[in-house]
Amino acid sequence: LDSSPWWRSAVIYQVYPRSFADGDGDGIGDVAGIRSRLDHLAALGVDAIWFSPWYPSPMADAGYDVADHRDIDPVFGTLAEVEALITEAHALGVRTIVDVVPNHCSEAHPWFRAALTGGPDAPERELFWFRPGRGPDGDLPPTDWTGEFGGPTWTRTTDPDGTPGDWYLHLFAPQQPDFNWDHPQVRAEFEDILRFWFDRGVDGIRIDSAGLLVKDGTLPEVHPDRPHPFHDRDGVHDIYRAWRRIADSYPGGRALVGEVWLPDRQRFANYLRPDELHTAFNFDFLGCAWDAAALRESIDGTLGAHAPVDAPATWVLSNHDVTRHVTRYGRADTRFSFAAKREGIPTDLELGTRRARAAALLSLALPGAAYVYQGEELGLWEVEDIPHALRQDPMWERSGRVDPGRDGCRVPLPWQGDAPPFGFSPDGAAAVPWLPQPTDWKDRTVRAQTGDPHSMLELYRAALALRRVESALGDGTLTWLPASPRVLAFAREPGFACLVNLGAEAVALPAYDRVLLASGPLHDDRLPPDTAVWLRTRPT
Ligand SMILES: O=C(CO[C@H]1O[C@H](CO)[C@@H](O)[C@H](O)[C@H]1O)[C@@H](O)[C@H](O)[C@H](O)CO
Repeated sequence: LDSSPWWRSAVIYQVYPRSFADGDGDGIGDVAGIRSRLDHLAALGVDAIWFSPWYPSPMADAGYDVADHRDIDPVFGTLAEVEALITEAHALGVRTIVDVVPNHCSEAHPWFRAALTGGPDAPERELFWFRPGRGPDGDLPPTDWTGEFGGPTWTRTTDPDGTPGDWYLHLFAPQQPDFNWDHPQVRAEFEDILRFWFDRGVDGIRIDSAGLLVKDGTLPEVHPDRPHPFHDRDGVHDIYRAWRRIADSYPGGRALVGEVWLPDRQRFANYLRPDELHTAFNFDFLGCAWDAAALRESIDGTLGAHAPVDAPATWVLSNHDVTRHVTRYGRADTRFSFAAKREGIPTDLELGTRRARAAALLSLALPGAAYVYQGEELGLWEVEDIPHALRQDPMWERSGRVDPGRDGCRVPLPWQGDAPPFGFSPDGAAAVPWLPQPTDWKDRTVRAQTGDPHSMLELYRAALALRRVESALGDGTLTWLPASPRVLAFAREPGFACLVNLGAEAVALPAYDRVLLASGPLHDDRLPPDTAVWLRTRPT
């Protein structure tokens, strides 16, 4: 593998602690569970693990409502356990990335508690966005902004004397008040949080909702012809330049990974300038249809925007916020957007699985780093029949029960056995998994797939093993090869080519030395529909 920094070529596995593995038998995943299953990640061949939040939290948004960034919620374990996990991962040659949530905190955060209980003059209110309402009695919110989960972005408080008070801002749920990033204490606090985790040896920080931190303090309404009052404001870049200096002050180069939902590729690339973030999730590719022309445009657009800032692209197919791609790719409309999420959209899981296998080889052959969301390596599909009573994601209620929420991609993993809890919890554990696992996941368990040459798991293992020895893979450039319009064909030097047939007819393979890996059976040197292949094009 080339000598460039790890984060330019890494395959990063996302662990969603609540749903990875349950060590203490309470039906909820935890750090002990993760430690007990590190061998799975080492055998898979990942280079790093990103851990979604595990901090003390009332879990109004599954932990993305953080009350304390310097500790671990007891439901997940202890700080000492996390430090041991970091050491154990490093011993396996696997780096670690923790999630930091700077845009907002939990309503249980001590600063916010003080701001609420301290009344209108509480100094802590400067650390948030408290504002009087509009209208004669102030009973209209300060703005008519719509939140990221839908719904209004302001909630009115009640003053200690019981009278209606000011409103506070929350771009997500009311339990997630937004910090005021114009305040130096907020900036100092998060710079110290970065040092807290870098001092404990983590190799990277994933930055939640990275484009939302800075607001237009004049609180204008959203207007198409004016800069957005809280999306992608220029002021965020000062913050990330300061964070980059901190990251670069640590030996071995620690990486900053941005979660930036921003369709404008040029403005997206601003976050990746050499003195800012190292990488950012490529949601352009994630949301793209399973269509050769659309994917080609997305890939070219992404690489084109990243080159001027010399940042590696990242390739993401799924995460804990989006419908699993096995399900998306089996639908008539294979694109992903939050706005289009609905209950009961039909999907062909066999087709979705075949395409997901091909997408795995595509994303792992493209130049840059790649992400694997837990369960993706098992070919898990979205669980779309979770009983309403069990749903926990705030997006379900805040969307007026239109958006089914994100619980469906967060169902606890199936490790072994023929029935739930499929080894997610220790044998004999009293509690059931916090979300119901489909019984027909019995063929998708880690154990059922291990050693099966046709399984998704063995496909990922083979692809990641090849990626480790193939100098052509990882960071670098690609060259498109001539191919029919519904085929993606590109070369990565030296002597490597990847072809993906997104058409309905089998296509002939170009001249090649040998097949390195294919996502499905090849017929007489023809690549069937929805199948990908990695070729050695000339002897090395
Ligand atoms: O940008 C985020 C933030 O997601 C992050 O932030 C959210 C709040 O912390 C949290 O719920 C998510 O799990 C975390 O990944 C999307 O969920 C966004 O709201 C969506 O694009 C709707 O437009």
